Amino acid sequence: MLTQTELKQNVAQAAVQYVLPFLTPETILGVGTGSTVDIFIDSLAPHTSRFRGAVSSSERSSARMAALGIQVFDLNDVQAMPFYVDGADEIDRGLSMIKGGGGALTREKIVASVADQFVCIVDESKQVDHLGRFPLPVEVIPMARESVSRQLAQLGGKPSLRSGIVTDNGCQILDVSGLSISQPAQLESRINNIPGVVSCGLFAIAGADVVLVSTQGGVRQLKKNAS
Ligand SMILES: O=C[C@H](O)[C@H](O)[C@H](O)COP(=O)(O)O
Repeated sequence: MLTQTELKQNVAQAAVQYVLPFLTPETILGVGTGSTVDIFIDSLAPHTSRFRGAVSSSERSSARMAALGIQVFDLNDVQAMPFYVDGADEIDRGLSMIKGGGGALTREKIVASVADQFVCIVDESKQVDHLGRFPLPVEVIPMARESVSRQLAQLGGKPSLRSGIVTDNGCQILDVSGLSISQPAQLESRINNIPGVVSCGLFAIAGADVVLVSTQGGVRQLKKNAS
């Protein structure tokens, strides 16, 4: 029986093998945030001669990449990326995700929007039939914390301030439990439109293009619209 760490190691290595054939000395990769991505960064580091560098979705990943010799670029200096590789807290069959357990959701959504392909790397515990058991992270401008909370409550959610956390953008996170997420893209749009919301952790309007799922039987690859 593989442990969750071993499952993460397997999917991180599979992601490296997935991107490796496409890398050129000019390639810049998009790199996400989290414990699975940490292992992906470690697995990517021996291949630094095969690509130019990466754009990161967090100070945490930037520091890890810099320490391992991966050149980190500012997104403003990059026009295209073939891949954005990141984990997820939940992913459904339509490849919509909940992200932001590590608080990096806004930068993740920004960097992912520039990449051609979102490659989601998860272990099988993250696969769900319906999103929403994992509380939905919503990044908010601090002065709007209470007004946004009231509007989220009107949507049926129970917002809870993530204590002791200031995001890389100087904002706060509300973790919203109890939401019924039957239409993820519509809910994403609705929450994004609440004044004071920086972004919400639903990645459904633009979900993953490919998901690599680490299981006890190996790493499986699922593609958007493949079934
Ligand atoms: O903000 C964090 C990200 O959305 C992560 O991708 C997500 O929380 C999954 O992280 P982990 O790989 O540690 O489960």
